Amino acid sequence: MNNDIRYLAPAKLNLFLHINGRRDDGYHELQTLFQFIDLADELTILPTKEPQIELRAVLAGVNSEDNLIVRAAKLLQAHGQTKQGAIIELNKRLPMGAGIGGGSSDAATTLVVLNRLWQLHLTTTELATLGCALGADVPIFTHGHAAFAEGIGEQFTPAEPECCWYVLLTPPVSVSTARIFASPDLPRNTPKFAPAQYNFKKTRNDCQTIVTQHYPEVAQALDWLVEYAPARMTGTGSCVFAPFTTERQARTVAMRCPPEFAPLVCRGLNQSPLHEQIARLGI
Ligand SMILES: C[C@@](CO)(OP(=O)(O)O)[C@H](O)COP(=O)(O)OP(=O)(O)OC[C@H]1O[C@@H](n2ccc(N)nc2=O)[C@H](O)[C@@H]1O
Ligand SMILES: Nc1ncnc2c1ncn2[C@@H]1O[C@H](COP(=O)(O)OP(=O)(O)O)[C@@H](O)[C@H]1O
Repeated sequence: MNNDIRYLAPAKLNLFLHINGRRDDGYHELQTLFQFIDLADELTILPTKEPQIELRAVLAGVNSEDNLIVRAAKLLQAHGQTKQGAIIELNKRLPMGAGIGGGSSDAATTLVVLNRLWQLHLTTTELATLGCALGADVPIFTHGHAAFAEGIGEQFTPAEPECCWYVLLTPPVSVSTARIFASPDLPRNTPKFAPAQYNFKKTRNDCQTIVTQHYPEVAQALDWLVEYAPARMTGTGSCVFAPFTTERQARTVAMRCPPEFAPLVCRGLNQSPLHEQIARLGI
């Protein structure tokens, strides 16, 4: 499959994350601002006439059947009532359990691309509904535009946050989203505000205190980065980020960073590179 198209599965940042309450099913009501960044996994997807879904990738601790790519493909296959299958190769570049949504984005790319290659003609809304059954983070990636999100993260208001440069630190720990949301000490009553009143400095990440208590590596990364710019965690961690106006400023800070925080420099994107790629390819 060497010459085939490499479909992008971009990462996201939660520019802030407030928890407003808890639903009866245990899921949390939240407000967040999603922006994509120019770091991505790559998927090669070959449609087949046979119904098997074959994933060529080995992820530590994840069985093929549990991989969100396979789960997404099978869900779409059932929903679209197709007997077509696929051979999918994954080039995993995004750290896992890092709060940048790599697994969710892999699932969304699978849904968006196979919907086209299998010619199922599901709408974006239908894809988002299927995606939400796989994970609360999947709909933003099928949606494809930066957005202010509410509900469990699937109700969107369009947003155009500044496309800053970011220094992203990737501490060597994987954080379980379920574990953080299960914590009795998680703040769950932040008042809601209107999207138009968003201001980075007046918001925060409500998961940050709990995560830094359990994962000293995340606390250390934040302590280092906050000396240079307002820094915070994305999602339930482990990654932390800080915005900069220019690439040069971001690279200067990243160059000073201790290697254990594995710094990356990336750009905020308000349009998903997957959706740009699909428009360019005309598939
Ligand atoms: C926190 C966020 C913010 O963008 O991102 P990550 O840090 O995971 O990237 C997301 O809401 C995560 O989305 P995702 O990673 O898809 O989570 P899911 O698989 O749906 O849920 C994992 C577990 O987290 C809890 N959960 C998740 C979302 C939510 N709004 N309330 C919850 O209580 C539930 O216990 C659920 O079983
Ligand atoms: N394709 C995939 N890529 C990454 N993780 C996956 C994938 N499929 C299933 N998972 C599981 O989902 C978990 C969360 O993955 P990920 O999306 O990378 O983190 P986060 O939710 O913190 O952004 C992983 O630890 C792994 O167990």
